[in-house]
Amino acid sequence: MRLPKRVKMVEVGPRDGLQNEKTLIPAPVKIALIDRLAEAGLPVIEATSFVSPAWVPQMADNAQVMAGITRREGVGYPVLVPNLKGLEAAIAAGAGEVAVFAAASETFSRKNINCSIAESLERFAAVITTAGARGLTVRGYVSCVLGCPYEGEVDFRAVAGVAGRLLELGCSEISLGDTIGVGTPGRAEAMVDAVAKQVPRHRLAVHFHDTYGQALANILAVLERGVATVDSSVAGLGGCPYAAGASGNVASEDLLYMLNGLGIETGVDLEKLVAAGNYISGQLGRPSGSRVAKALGCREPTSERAATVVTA
Ligand SMILES: CC(C)(COP(=O)([O-])OP(=O)([O-])OC[C@H]1O[C@@H](n2cnc3c(N)ncnc32)[C@H](O)[C@@H]1OP(=O)([O-])[O-])[C@@H](O)C(=O)NCCC(=O)NCCSC(=O)C[C@@](C)(O)CC(=O)[O-]
Repeated sequence: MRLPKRVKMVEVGPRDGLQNEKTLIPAPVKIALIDRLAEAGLPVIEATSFVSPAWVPQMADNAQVMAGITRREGVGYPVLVPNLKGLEAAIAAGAGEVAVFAAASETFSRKNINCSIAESLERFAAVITTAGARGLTVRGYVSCVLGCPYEGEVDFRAVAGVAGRLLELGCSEISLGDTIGVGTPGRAEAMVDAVAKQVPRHRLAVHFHDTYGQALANILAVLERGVATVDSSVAGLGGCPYAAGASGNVASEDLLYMLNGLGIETGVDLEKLVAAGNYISGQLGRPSGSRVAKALGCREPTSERAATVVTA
């Protein structure tokens, strides 16, 4: 098994995780979450999105969130932008990195950003050029890489085509999204191999939702295929407002536990990450979606166990 020595964990909980919450979460809670995630050692935290507030009301406090976070040296705080209007607002709010988001499925593209794939790529060309001229780096997402909620199976050639075009336009990294979490390891490997014909593997990231419980298996499969950047969401938060029934991304705590077990470096502290996940789960009034957080929560601290043994 050939695995990378180090994996870059990209935390998407504050954006991808929270965007789907029906009740508006106060900006100070979002800010406290982001600061805790940075404290845990995550190198990249997708902080918010500058999209239309009519489409995603939960992200309407984007500028307030960007103004409130304590920026740590060495941590990136990218934000999602769908067009030039979003880019200008993101720059005004002090963003240094942005992400554009395309899809490999026509129907999903229309439902999510109200335009065809070709139109979206034209829009993104302008965003990427302007962002580059202003010194920002741009990540490119491709959604529905292993299936679409509206069209079902997606042709990997379509995924590779959109990914290749985003790279050509100037994206520094391409994140491949299994938006509805339907993938299985063999298909995830085949998809990465197809995309790798257009985009070098070291420029690829994966973004796997865990709807069918396959995300960790899929991640392990693609780590063996040369991918070393993985998106995840603390406490398994999330879903997509335009993909009904899709659950959150793989939980960051579960991903980190697996990477630690494989001896792969990340620079992230599991205890602090679990605490960040428990913080936001408490704020949302429900248990963490991370299996690791649940397991650790049930375990007695070692010192208490020892005391029990002594007094028994
Ligand atoms: C792209 C649009 C704006 C098109 O939406 P539209 O309605 O076609 O836009 P428009 O250009 O006709 O403008 C309509 C109104 O929106 C305003 N507007 C226009 N742009 C902005 C902006 N940036 N910020 C704030 N306001 C904006 C604009 O000013 C106007 O305001 P009005 O004149 O009516 O008052 C809309 O469809 C949209 O915002 N979509 C975003 C949806 C979204 O955020 N989805 C979730 C993220 S993607 C995802 O989750 C997948 C991913 C990335 O995680 C990977 C994976 O899992 O696969």
